[in-house]
Amino acid sequence: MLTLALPTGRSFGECVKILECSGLPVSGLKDAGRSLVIEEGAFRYILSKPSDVPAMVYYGAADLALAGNDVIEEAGIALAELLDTGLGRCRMAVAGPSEIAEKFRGGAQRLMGLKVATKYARLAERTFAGWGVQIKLLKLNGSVELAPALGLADCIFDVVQTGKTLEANGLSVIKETLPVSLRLVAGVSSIQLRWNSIFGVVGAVNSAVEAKKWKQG
Ligand SMILES: Nc1ncnc2c1ncn2[C@@H]1O[C@H](COP(=O)(O)OP(=O)(O)OP(=O)(O)O)[C@@H](O)[C@H]1O
Ligand SMILES: O=P(O)(O)OC[C@H]1O[C@H](OP(=O)(O)OP(=O)(O)O)[C@H](O)[C@@H]1O
Repeated sequence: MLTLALPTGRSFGECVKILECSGLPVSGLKDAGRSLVIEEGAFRYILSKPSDVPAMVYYGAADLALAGNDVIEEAGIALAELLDTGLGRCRMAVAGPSEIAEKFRGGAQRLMGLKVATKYARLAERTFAGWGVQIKLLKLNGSVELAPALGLADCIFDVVQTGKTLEANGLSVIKETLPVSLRLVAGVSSIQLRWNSIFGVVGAVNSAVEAKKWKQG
């Protein structure tokens, strides 16, 4: 039996779509209720909080997972990325009010000590450090768009898809930093122990990705 970790929340529906289009059994997933472990045919699915999915694979609780590369990078965990599904597309970006956007145009010197609110502490520090900017980090667990309006931060570092949340909160994208999509990943030991089964899943998902099957349904 192969164990796949899947993120709950807004990515879950996309994951079910990917698996269904790849020919994996998903009826139990569609009817999961409050269950967090679902067994169907040759598969066991673990439904995990998105930010915990990389750890499920790294520590061997799951052989494979679907996860956004944002949470994978934030986890700072080495996993084998087998496939980019291209679904769940969004991007990481710095966003803020117009006066902060203006500061960014002035170069790194003017950004020293910038207060940045984010759920992605590791990625934010790494991104700003790459620009030569040391930041003051405010780690939040959601609704980060609140922070500039409340005077808690100068800007945010977060996921943007349609941009509607930013717009509704008087913020706009200042700099896009990382394209994000759902990736199929595996743990190194699972690859060694269960390569044949994993290879079958990768092939099935790859065929679905190439045929863009979810666009037909
Ligand atoms: N607006 C969005 N559009 C597409 N994908 C998104 C969007 N926001 C978040 N995601 C993706 O969803 C995944 C998890 O996001 P997030 O941490 O916000 O969890 P969630 O879906 O809100 O679930 P939970 O409430 O359990 O934390 C990430 O991989 C992220 O890329
Ligand atoms: O560009 P948009 O299409 O508006 O999407 C972006 C929003 O989606 C995510 O939040 P989510 O809904 O996961 O809630 P959260 O703020 O509690 O994480 C993200 O953190 C943004 O707030």
